[in-house]
Formats: sequence, C-alpha cells, structure tokens
Amino acid sequence: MPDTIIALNTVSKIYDKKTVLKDVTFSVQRGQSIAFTGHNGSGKSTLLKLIARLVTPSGGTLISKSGLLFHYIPEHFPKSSLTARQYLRHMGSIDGLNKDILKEQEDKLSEDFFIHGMLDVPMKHLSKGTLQKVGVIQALLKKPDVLLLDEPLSGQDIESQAVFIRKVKELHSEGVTLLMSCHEPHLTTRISDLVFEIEGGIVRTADKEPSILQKNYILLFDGAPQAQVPPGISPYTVMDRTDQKGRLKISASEQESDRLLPLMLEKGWKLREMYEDHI
Ligand SMILES: Nc1ncnc2c1ncn2[C@@H]1O[C@H](COP(=O)(O)OP(=O)(O)OP(=O)(O)O)[C@@H](O)[C@H]1O
Repeated sequence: MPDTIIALNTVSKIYDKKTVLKDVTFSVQRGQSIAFTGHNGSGKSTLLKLIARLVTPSGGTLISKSGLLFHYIPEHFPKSSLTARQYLRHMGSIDGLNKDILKEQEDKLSEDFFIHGMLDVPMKHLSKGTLQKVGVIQALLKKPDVLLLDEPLSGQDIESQAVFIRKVKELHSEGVTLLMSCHEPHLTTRISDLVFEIEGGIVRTADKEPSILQKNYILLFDGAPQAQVPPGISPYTVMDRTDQKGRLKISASEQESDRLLPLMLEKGWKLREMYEDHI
C-alpha cells in the first residue's frame, strides 16, 4: 500500500518578486526514487531545499511525515579550512555514529570513490567534483529515510559516477527515499523511477524511458588539428577533455549519440571507438 511521506499542495516560491516555483503539487511515497530535471536556474535546488525545510514556501502547504531523517547534500560546498576527514567525522558524530564504525565507513567509501589520498587536504583546496564526492560519502555514512542530492553526478568522473549509481541503487533497494536533481537524462533513467521536469516554475512529470530500453554509449574521438567541440554539447556529457593525444571521451544516450556523431564529424573529429556503457 502506498505510504505518502511528503506532500506538496500548490506550493510556490518567490524570490525578490520573481516566481521561481508555482502551484507545485505532488506527493512522494516511501521508497520512491525521483529525479528533478530542468535547465540551469529552473528551480531544482529550490525545490529540494523546500522539501528539506531549508527554505520556506511563499505559498501552499508542504507536509512531511514526522520522525523522518532527512539528509540534504548541496551542489556547492563552502570552501572550508576543515579537511574532508574532519568534516566527515564531525558530520558522522552529529548522526550519532560511533568512532570505529565511522572510521571503517570513511575508509571504505573514500577508497570506493578514489579520494582516500585527499582526506587530509583542507576542503577549500579540493575541486568541485571531489567536494561532491565528500558530500555523497557523508550522505552514505548513515542511512537516512530521505536522501536529497543536488546534482550529485555533475563534476564526477565516469568511474565515480558508476560507483555512485551502484551505491544509490543499494540504498534504494534498502527502502531509502531518494530525491535528486540531475542534468544527465541518461543517468536519471538509471537511478530514478519517476522524473519531474521543471520549466517556467511549473513542475510536471516527464516521460521516462525504461532504463533497460535506453542504452548509453561511450564515444571516443580523435581530434584532427584544429578540431573543436561543437557548440550545443552539454559539458556534462564530456567525460574526459581532450588529452595530449587529442582524444575526447563522451558519454551519451543512444538518442544523444545519434545527434552528436554528425556534429563531431563535421567539426573534424574522428570516431575511434564507440561502445555500450553498462553503468
Ligand atoms: N536565495 C536566493 N535569493 C534570490 N534568488 C534565488 C535564491 N536562490 C535561488 N534563486 C533564484 O531562483 C532561481 C532558481 O534557482 P535554483 O538554484 O533553484 O535553480 P537550479 O535549477 O537548481 O539551477 P542550477 O541547475 O544552475 O543549479 C534562479 O533564478 C536563482 O537565481
């Protein structure tokens, strides 16, 4: 039987007379995994922050079941002098984790996400992608009832995305409710069972192709001299920038690949390899 844990009814959010979200009405069932998509500035973060109670609605009602543990992982972290390890220990202790379990989890997760060597670097010196990994590790230290993740995959390399997707699926199978904003359509289909699109302040359900039907490809290109990446290619699809050998690695859905391929060839790139990605 559905167990509604969060319900939004005609919720709106206005910043400085600008309506960012209007009449948002939907409910979240326990154990659902929902992705929010939309252009930059469409209101994805605002919606997650409303649900996490970090900002208050300008109108409408937002109800959540009492006693739920929410974890919200922001897209951007403050540039702190704390090291990642100090930050994780601090957050873990707030969550009531005992020191030994915390250390074990911290070691395991930081190795899984390839940042073990960076745990003692002050966070202000870490890259955006590494900071996001720290945020994701923090979220995974203690299983919450509801995990809210703001763009958890942007800025992460392809191996870390694969680890992240595996971990998120594990949490999902353990009954954690997942709400996340995500730019990459081919990734949302892998981690969510419902997709909402935000446009012009309106939140509506988006078509979602079943992930088993939607293939994703890795495309490796060799660059001819002067070859340029054509405009219109999302920075999120480019996994590895041009290396010394002039190679570029792109991750794209089947549909996106069909669109990208002629554009890249036209700009002088040569397709070296294309293979299905099984993350
Ligand atoms: N605290 C704030 N004060 C004023 N305006 C804000 C505030 N927070 C967000 N906004 C504005 O609200 C709009 C939606 O922002 P939001 O960050 O929710 O979008 P987003 O979809 O998450 O964007 P992105 O993909 O770039 O992170 C933007 O126009 C933004 O400038």
